[in-house]
Amino acid sequence: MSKFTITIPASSANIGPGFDSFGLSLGLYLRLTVEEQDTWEVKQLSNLLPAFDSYENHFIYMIAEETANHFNKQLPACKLTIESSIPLARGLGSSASAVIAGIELANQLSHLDLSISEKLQLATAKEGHPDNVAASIIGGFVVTAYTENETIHYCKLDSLDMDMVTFIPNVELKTTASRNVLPEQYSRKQAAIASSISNLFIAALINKQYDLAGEMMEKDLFHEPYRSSIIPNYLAIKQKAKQFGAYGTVISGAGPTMIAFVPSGSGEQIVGKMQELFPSYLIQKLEVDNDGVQVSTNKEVAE
Ligand SMILES: Nc1ncnc2c1ncn2[C@@H]1O[C@H](COP(=O)(O)OP(=O)(O)O)[C@@H](O)[C@H]1O
Ligand SMILES: N[C@@H](CCOP(=O)(O)O)C(=O)O
Repeated sequence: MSKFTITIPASSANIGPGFDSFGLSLGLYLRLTVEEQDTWEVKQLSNLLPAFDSYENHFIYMIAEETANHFNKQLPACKLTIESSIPLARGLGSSASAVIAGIELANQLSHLDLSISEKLQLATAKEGHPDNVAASIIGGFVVTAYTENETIHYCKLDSLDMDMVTFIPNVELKTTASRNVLPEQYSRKQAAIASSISNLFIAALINKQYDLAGEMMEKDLFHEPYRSSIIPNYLAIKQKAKQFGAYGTVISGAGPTMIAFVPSGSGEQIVGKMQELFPSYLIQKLEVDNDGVQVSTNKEVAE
């Protein structure tokens, strides 16, 4: 009977103008230790994980079972020990990480031999948008293009020479609720302007013109204008972070967390100053995870 570990990073989606398209993988992790045995058993070691009554109703088990069935395979029983440092419903991709956990669990236990593209396709179908799942599967900053019923195209950017600071409030905001405030349609003029902002943001990032990237990051027209009123301290966090040197600060995913891109080496200092102003927040400099989902049979896994 084998024993292995699946580690999935958190993610921050949208990054301003890349609604449902940009994702950044961050160094908070959901980790499953899997031991094959004759019966199912699920043990959760972290208080950040949602309660469950039986293994059959556990979200990760359900995704794994569904994935194995999709390929007409049985899912062998195992003991799952689950730990997580990803807060729930904060805009850091906890649901995407759980979806990937289920898919990777089926991939390993039922020997599905899934490619990155297949995992991305399956995970997007579950999550409804590819941005978080792409970042958590692939790692780094990932740009996706998704047209329903078509293959998802993606591109991973080279490493960003910046620090990332997250501002996590002590309140939840479900992604579905935060998507409900968005308009169904945009005019051609709105779409053209919003796309041009997004295009220039990516071009500036690739050119390492981080001041320009920060400016464009904060000019999103696809989702931030509609969500700003449901995100606590939206303007205050943006303004203060800018004052302390951030390139740009945006809503992380659907919120309520916000994320700032700041000059390399200044992350800790900005955390200190912002924490004084927003004492109820968990403010952290987070590493970018460049590896995405990892399966390991030894003890060398990310902290
Ligand atoms: N590790 C997990 N195990 C089971 N369910 C999870 C896990 N992580 C997230 N979820 C489910 O996803 C929900 C949060 O998803 P969502 O509202 O999309 O927020 P986000 O993905 O931004 O954290 C949780 O309330 C829970 O139902
Ligand atoms: N593009 C999605 C991203 C949701 O991310 P999450 O981390 O809040 O689940 C959106 O903006 O709704």
